[in-house]
Formats: sequence, C-alpha cells, structure tokens
Amino acid sequence: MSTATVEIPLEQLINLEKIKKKKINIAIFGHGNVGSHLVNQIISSKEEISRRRDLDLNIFAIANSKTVLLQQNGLSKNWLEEKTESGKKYIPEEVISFAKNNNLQNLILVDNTADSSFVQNYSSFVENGFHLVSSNKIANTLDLNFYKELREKLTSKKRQYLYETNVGAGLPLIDTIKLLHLSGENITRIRGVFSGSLSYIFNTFSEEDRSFSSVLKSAIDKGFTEPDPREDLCGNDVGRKLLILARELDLHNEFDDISIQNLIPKDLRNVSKEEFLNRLQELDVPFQIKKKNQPKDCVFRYVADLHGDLSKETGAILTVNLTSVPKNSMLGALKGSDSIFEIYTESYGDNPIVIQGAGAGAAVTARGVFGDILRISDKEHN
Ligand SMILES: NC(=O)C1=CN([C@@H]2O[C@H](COP(=O)(O)OP(=O)(O)OC[C@H]3O[C@@H](n4cnc5c(N)ncnc54)[C@H](O)[C@@H]3O)[C@@H](O)[C@H]2O)C=CC1
Ligand SMILES: N[C@@H](CC=O)C(=O)O
Repeated sequence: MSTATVEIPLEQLINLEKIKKKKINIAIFGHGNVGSHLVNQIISSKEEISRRRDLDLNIFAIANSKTVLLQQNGLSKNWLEEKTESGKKYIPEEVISFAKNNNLQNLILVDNTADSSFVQNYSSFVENGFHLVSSNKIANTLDLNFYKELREKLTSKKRQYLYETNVGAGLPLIDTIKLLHLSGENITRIRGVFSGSLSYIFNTFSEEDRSFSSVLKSAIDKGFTEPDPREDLCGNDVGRKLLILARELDLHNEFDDISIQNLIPKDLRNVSKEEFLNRLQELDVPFQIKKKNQPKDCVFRYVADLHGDLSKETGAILTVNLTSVPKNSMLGALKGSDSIFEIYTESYGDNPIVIQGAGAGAAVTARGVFGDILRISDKEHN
C-alpha cells in the first residue's frame, strides 16, 4: 500500500481559519459619548481579537434616536460619515428583521442610550435570540414586575443580560457583588460616592476657587454627566445605582423607597434642558453659601448608603445625601472623577472591601461595555 502526502493550498488553509472563527453580530443603539467610543474601540481592536481569540466582532447595526445604518458585513472606520450619508429612519423591529433575513447568529443588542422607552424593546430582542448588554440603567430600575419578567424571559430563552457599567462605569463592581452574594457572603452595607460626575464636581469645587456653574460645565464637557445633567444633580442617577446594587442582593426595593437629597433649586427642576443649561449660574450663590458654612477641613461628598437589615427582603434603608466629610477621611481624599464603594460583609468585619477608580467617562465606560460583549462572546458555541 502506498501513502501520499496531500498538500493543502495555503489559500484554502486561510479560508479554513476564517470558517473556524466565531462571528458575533452586534447591534448598537446610541452613539453619543459612550456609544461612539465603543464602536471605535471595537473597530480598532477587531483584528487583534480575531487573531488572539478566534472571534469576529461584526457590528451590523448602529443607530441613534434618528437613524440606523445596517451593514451585514460590519462597519468600517468611516462609519459615522457613511451613516450620515446613508443612514435611514427606522423602528427597532427592522433591526430584528434584518438579522433574521440575513441569517445572522450570535446576536447581541447593546443599549448605550439613556432612554426609558427604548428598554421596552428588550423583550422582543431577547425573544428573537439577542443577548443584552447595557450601559443604560433604566431597565434595572423600573418596577420589580418589569425586572422579574425580563429575567424570566432571559432564562427561558437562555440569553444573558450584562450591565457591569450600570454602577461604577468600568470598575468591576457588579460582578464582585454578584459573586460575593452568590457564594453566600453576607453583605451588610454598601456605602460610597457612586457618581463620577458629582465626585468630580465636589472634589473640584471644594479644592478650587471656581464657581459651581463653571465646574459643572467642565463635568458636562468631559462627558461625565448624564445626557441631561439634572439626572445627576437631582440624585436620580445615584439613586438608580443604589437600587441596582440592592436588587443584586435580592432585596425587594422600588425606586420610591430611596430617600434622595435633590441638589437642584426648585425653580430649575421643571424647565427644559436648554433653559436649565442657560441658567446654570443660578446654582452659584446657593453652593457658595454651602461651601462657606462647611466645618473646617471638611469637603462635600454626595454619599449613597445601602444599610439596615439586608438579610430581610424588605429590610434595607436606601439614602442619598450631600454630606460634609473630613478631608483626610477615605471619602474626603477622593480625587478627580473617582467613585468609591465600601462593601461591608460579615467575614470582612469592620474593614470593608473597597473598590475605587474612575466612576465616569466615555472611554472607561465603553471599555466596560466592551468587556461585557466579550464575556458573552466567549460563551457562545459556534
Ligand atoms: N458617561 C458616563 O460616564 C457613563 C454613562 N453611562 C450610561 O451610558 C449611557 C449613554 O451615555 P452617553 O453616551 O453619555 O449619552 P449621550 O447623550 O452622549 O448618547 C446617547 C445616545 O443615545 C441615542 N438615543 C437616545 N434615544 C434613543 C433611542 N430610542 N434609540 C436609539 N438611540 C437613542 C442618542 O441619539 C445618542 O446617540 C447612559 O445611559 C448613561 O447613564 C454609564 C456609565 C458611565
Ligand atoms: N452620570 C454618571 C455616569 C455614570 O453612570 C456619573 O456621573 O456617575
């Protein structure tokens, strides 16, 4: 019997390589601060990831509140110009149909909006095979019925929902808390400065001789605030983060259970966003007075606290307050846009686990969203 070596042409080998790669099809909604960083991060890491992890990350849809660009074979570096030229008005169902008609598999919906109505689409995306990744906090802070129904749907469809950036932007916080809780560690309190923008604002305002409005303006320009900065200043954004953490601990709280100190003067609360932005200077005098009346060697911190009896589903107390703390305390020593989370648990006693770092910013947040996409991609089978 004779044996012969069959030579496989190089081109064919390369094609086999391509076939082996797992293609992940991503639809991104929202390309403002976070979303546009995310798209650019994915495009610039795509080749490296393809080489190192055998993953082909394919963004087949990019949408904002007005138009969508659908491209079966993914976006190029010039996606924004292409979208401006050929983006179309759309409804989210068209993205689902596009994925179906082109037989796209391994689907991920990424929500980088701050929109409360967009989250109503999650269920139909899951129904149609999409995993969910979200920097938008709304779906996790609507009423508990919505929260539970979404999770039931995800379980029945064997889909994942990751939202690490909902609290602490790119910091590995939610994952840590989930693991501690799942492994039976009793978390007894979570306290800290949860807002990157308010951290930046009060760090800067306490240290520098600048008006409150100019510091707030810098926070907006740096992309730290919510699309409407009043969501930060009224405490809703911090309240949402507190509620998200409470629910990770299986506590049965609703948003209305949180006691929040609103920092916006009453007559600026109900005006349009544009009018608010034109009247920022009205915040200067009230905050200058607060600063003057502060105890010596103290600084302001906007502190969120989840405490009470966390062993009972309805035993938690959730508060968000502007607090004066000594400059040389852990909270007082915060710098820049850092957030800090002190996690107290039974085993760790009086010395909390502390997670600290940039709590806001488009690049770090996009990196966190990217991490969630990769976590899901790794678990896909084909
Ligand atoms: N900026 C930060 O440091 C962090 C932001 N986040 C979250 O990231 C999300 C995005 O924040 P930014 O990028 O700063 O906001 P942004 O205002 O810059 O961008 C929002 C984008 O969403 C789009 N959009 C709004 N409604 C939409 C809809 N119904 N369908 C499709 N697109 C829609 C807008 O057109 C825009 O492109 C927010 O939910 C925010 O809470 C989370 C962690 C940190
Ligand atoms: N506006 C938020 C951004 C992240 O969620 C903050 O300031 O922390």
